[in-house]
Amino acid sequence: MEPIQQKAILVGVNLNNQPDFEYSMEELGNLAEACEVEVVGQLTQNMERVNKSHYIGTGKVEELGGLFRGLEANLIIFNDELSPSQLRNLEADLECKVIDRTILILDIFEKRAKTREAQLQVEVAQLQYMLPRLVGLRESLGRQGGGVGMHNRGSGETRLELDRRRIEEKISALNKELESLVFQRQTQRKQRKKNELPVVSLVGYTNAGKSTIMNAMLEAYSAAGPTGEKAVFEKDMLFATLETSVRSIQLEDHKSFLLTDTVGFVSKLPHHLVKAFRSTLEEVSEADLLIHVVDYSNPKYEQLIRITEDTLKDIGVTDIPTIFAYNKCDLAGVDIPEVKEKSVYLAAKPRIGMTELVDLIRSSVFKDYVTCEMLIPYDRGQVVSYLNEHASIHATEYENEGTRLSLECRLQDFEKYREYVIE
Ligand SMILES: Nc1nc2c(ncn2[C@@H]2O[C@H](COP(=O)(O)OP(=O)(O)OP(=O)(O)O)[C@@H](O)[C@H]2O)c(=O)[nH]1
Repeated sequence: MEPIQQKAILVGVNLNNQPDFEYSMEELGNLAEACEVEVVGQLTQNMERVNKSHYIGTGKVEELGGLFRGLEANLIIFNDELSPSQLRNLEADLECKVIDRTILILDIFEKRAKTREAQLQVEVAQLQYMLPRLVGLRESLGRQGGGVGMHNRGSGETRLELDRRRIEEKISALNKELESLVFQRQTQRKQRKKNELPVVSLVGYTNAGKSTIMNAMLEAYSAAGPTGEKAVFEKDMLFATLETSVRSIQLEDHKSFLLTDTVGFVSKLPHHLVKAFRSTLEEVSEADLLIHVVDYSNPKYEQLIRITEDTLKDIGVTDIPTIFAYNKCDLAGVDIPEVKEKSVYLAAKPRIGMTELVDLIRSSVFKDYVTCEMLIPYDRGQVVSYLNEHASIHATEYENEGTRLSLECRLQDFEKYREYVIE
């Protein structure tokens, strides 16, 4: 049987004239599209306070009903998370299926989750969202069939049969499994910290081009050679990346850093989801430098920057030095590459401006490098090999007492081999 095409009306409340309201409605449309829902209409209301029972005013509920019937829609999507009773009241009065922004995002995340950790994180967030809404969901399912939302899938339906206690037990079991995966990742992270390589994290609004920048860097500077490290997934869709990938980058002069790519942001990222993804997002909070990737071809790019900055604040990431990478400039009609203080204008897909980006990273994360000369006795050949691998060697001479290196190295290597330094 052909699946029923979902036709939705978007509903938004602009509370106290929010500057980003219009964009958040546009974004809701994109989220709906990502769930293969066709948007057929939109209704908005300016309010100072939301209506407790129906979220929108009673007159607007009537207007919405008229619009819904007139446009032959079969779904209503609210731009904010609704309370369980608001969902119930709206569905009862409008006699149709009502969902909110949260469930839409959870649905996309469910589709995109590839690793076990991401799948568990999404499932925990879904169950936590579902818990207080069990009664409403059951009623709504009794009335409607098919459509968007986890609770309409096969596995979702069986989940609905579980009572509150069993759901709670399930959440705690999933959290336990998650904890052990998180523990493994934290151990890996500690191990990486021991190597003391600086960590550079790509952050930004979903679809800005973070994965493309990572792949461009890997191509040019992968520590394992041009094809050594696995490319990350890049695609023109919202939330293509839900997991954190870490790759090591080694520049020509042997300076190395770790580059991480993580989940993209969107406005009003559901609270349960942020909580569930906290461990993934932790990677960002421990970075030495952030590269905030911006889709410069989007006319609303300033709003997207604000959304990303707000989300970073929400997850407790403040005070990390940041470089702005204004990406997709090939579509924006500006001259590239161009560098302005802590920003670079580039196009990662056609690989324009990558060197300029790397130079900015270099000047930010490799501040504690020391230029010096060392004289290393011939019986300490392993020190020479180590420095050849980890430092930038400017000149090598073989003298009677040993190998004389003129080099630039990390401060800790300078301290470690201080006895060989020629003042
Ligand atoms: N024209 C153009 N397209 C680009 C550029 N950089 C990235 N893209 C395209 O933009 C889309 C999204 O790129 P990704 O690298 O997957 O974006 P992302 O920020 O990792 O996305 P999420 O995983 O959703 O957070 C892909 O189709 C890329 O090919 C660019 O410089 N120019």
